[in-house]
This record gives sequence, structure tokens and C-alpha cells, in this order.
Amino acid sequence: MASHPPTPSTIYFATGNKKKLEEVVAILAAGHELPFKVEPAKLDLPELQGEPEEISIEKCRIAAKQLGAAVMVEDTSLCFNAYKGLPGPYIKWFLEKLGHDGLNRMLAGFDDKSAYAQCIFAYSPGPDAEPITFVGRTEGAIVPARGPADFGWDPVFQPDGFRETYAEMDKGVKNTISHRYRALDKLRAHLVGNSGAAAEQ
Ligand SMILES: O=P(O)(O)OP(=O)(O)OP(=O)(O)OC[C@H]1O[C@@H](n2cnc3c(O)ncnc32)[C@H](O)[C@@H]1O
Ligand SMILES: [Mg+2]
Repeated sequence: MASHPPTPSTIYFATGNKKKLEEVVAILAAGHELPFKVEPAKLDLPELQGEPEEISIEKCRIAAKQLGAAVMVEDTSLCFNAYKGLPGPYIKWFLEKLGHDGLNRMLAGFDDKSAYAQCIFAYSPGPDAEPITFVGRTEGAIVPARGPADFGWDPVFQPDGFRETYAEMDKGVKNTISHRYRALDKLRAHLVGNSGAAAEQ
């Protein structure tokens, strides 16, 4: 991986999704004091096609060019094992067109209702740098919708080891086990490790 310059004091989180932003802020605030600030940047980034990691990298390149600064983005997939990982990064359109019931109906003919939520953060220190990625995954199952419908497919995803869906569980709990937490925790470790103080050693 090409070495990155020390972590800058401000990094923009480019997203058009306020619920994602809420969770990123909450996850970062729950940890130790950070040697950098994360500022939101509301960009309507394109819905790209391809493998999830490539989508996040390209999304990051676009955001870094638009902002001309250090930027992080993330792309989220919901992957049904019975569909070999689809809808994957296309979940946004499946959710929009089919709704929670339709996502369940996709699996009506399958005994295997297992799925995993995947979040891939991509970070770039600036428009000319190659983004680096951090992947987080949470295994679970697709279930009939339960809980408040204020964030995407949360009501139909029940993480393994829990009786609640993401939507039913306390936000604080979701933010310690979610695909987003797991990916962001890796990015945070990289940025802290690469911050000025650490980089001087
Ligand atoms: O601007 P960006 O960051 O791309 O925001 P987006 O809403 O377009 O998000 P994605 O492209 O990553 O599409 C993922 C879809 O899954 C939804 N989603 C993402 N994270 C979720 C989570 O933790 N729980 C439920 N739904 C989620 C999101 O609302 C989209 O419909
Ligand atoms: Mg998107």
C-alpha cells in the first residue's frame, strides 16, 4: 500500500445519508479523543457499479477531486448468501423498489435466509492520492420487518447472536457490533497511527 502522508487535522466524510453521518459521529465520539476532526460534506455521490471495494475506491476518488481535500466515504452492501452476495452494493435500489416485504419475498423460496451487512470505508488524503479501504462485516439473517423504519433495511436485518433486528436494538449496541463500526474502527486505527505525533516516531 503506497505510504500516506501524516493524517491531516481535518478529514471530510462525504455522504448524502444523514443516518450514516449520525452513526459515524456517534461511533467516533464513543472512542478516545482523536488527533483530527471529521467534518461532514454533503455530496450526492453517484451509485457506481462493480465490486464493492472498487465502488468505494472510485467514490473516494470522486469526492476527493470535488473537495480538493482529505476525504473518507463508505459504501454499504447487504448481501444474501442464497444470492451469492447479491443485492450487495445494489441494495439501495432493491430496497427502494421492493421495500422490506419484497426483500423477504426474494428469499421465500430459500431455506437459507442468512445474509451479511458489509461496509467499506475508503480514505484518501487528497485528490492525487490512491484511496485505501477498510472493510467491516456483520453476519445475520433477513427477517420480516421489526422495529422503527428510520434507517434503510435495519428492520429486516437480525445480526447473529441477537434477538433484535438492527432497528429494534439500542443505537449504542448497533454502533458496537455493526458493519459500519467494524470498518470505521479499522480506519480510525489507521488514521490515529498515521497522525503527526505517531508519524514522527
Ligand atoms: O451518499 P452515500 O454515502 O452513498 O449514501 P447512500 O444512502 O447512497 O448509501 P449507499 O450508497 O451506501 O447505499 C446503501 C443503501 O443501504 C442503506 N443503508 C446503509 N447503511 C445502512 C444501515 O446501517 N442500516 C440500514 N440501511 C443502511 C442506505 O440507506 C442505502 O439505501
Ligand atoms: Mg450511495
